[in-house]
Amino acid sequence: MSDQPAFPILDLAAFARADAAGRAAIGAELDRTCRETGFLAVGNHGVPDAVIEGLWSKLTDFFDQSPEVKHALAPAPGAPYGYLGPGTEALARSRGEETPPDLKESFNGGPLAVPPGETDPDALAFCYAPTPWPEAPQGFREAWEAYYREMERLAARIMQAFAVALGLPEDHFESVIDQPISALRALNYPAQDRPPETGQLRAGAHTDYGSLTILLPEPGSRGLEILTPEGDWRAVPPVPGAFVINIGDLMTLWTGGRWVSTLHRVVTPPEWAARRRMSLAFFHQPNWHAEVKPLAGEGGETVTSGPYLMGKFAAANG
Ligand SMILES: O=C(O)CCC(=O)C(=O)O
Ligand SMILES: [Fe+2]
Repeated sequence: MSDQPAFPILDLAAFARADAAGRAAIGAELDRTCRETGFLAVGNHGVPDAVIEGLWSKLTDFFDQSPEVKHALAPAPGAPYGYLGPGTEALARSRGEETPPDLKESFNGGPLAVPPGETDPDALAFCYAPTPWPEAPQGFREAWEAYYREMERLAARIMQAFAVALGLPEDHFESVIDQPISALRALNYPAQDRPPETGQLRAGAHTDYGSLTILLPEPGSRGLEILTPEGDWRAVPPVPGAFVINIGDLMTLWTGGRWVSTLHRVVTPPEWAARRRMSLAFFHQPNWHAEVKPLAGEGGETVTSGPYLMGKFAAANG
């Protein structure tokens, strides 16, 4: 396990101002990264600092509340949004691995609006279930929604770069990501006051489920690791001013296996055991009804975005 300095960075501003040849060159680089690890940083992303800071400041106050206050925001049965306390989720279980629960708590929220005319009962009960908003801290919902909106915009821009990286027209994915069912998750890994159980991590080894994840680890924090193609766990320290992006399982399916959805986990380096760590993870997911078929010429199964996500969630949280 080593800290590797050369973490690939996608400069979104450079991509936006490049001509066709420049975009193709950036795309080729992106394609290489997505075939190797599917993990990269995105810089010059245009998300205002004030929006990011605005949410961080609310999260500390949110997680500092009493367990009773937070547990009152537990999801309705089968619904994914709200507060999930310590002991509720083991990400490694999504891969059939029996482990103790992850050492974390989270608050989760879904799309900001239900598309007009949506009647699918599973869609309404699962990804369009209402988010139980906390009463405190004041301004939590506004800060959350502002960040969520920025993530939706950023994900759409990254999907354009992904299309170019795959040799497709920039707007290739547009019609299946115009009503995305993405979820935002704020994570708090509390300070650990006793040794973990055998096999218990802050987040067990897992792959993400969707098209792409936009992760923002708390600045300066440590613990995220990815499994390299060589089979070693490699630390991925946050890149100042950038988001960490990774491909999910659905993107692997979509690209017929060309791009990899890499296993990752959150460990507790010794100097972090006494310290909390927070992160923000935005899981981008195509429209509920989107049929995700492997791109032309590639083999593999076809899935429908919403039911696929619901199945993955049930495996980790059941
Ligand atoms: O907290 C982190 O840095 C990563 C969390 C993660 O991988 C996840 O929740 O899917
Ligand atoms: Fe993850």
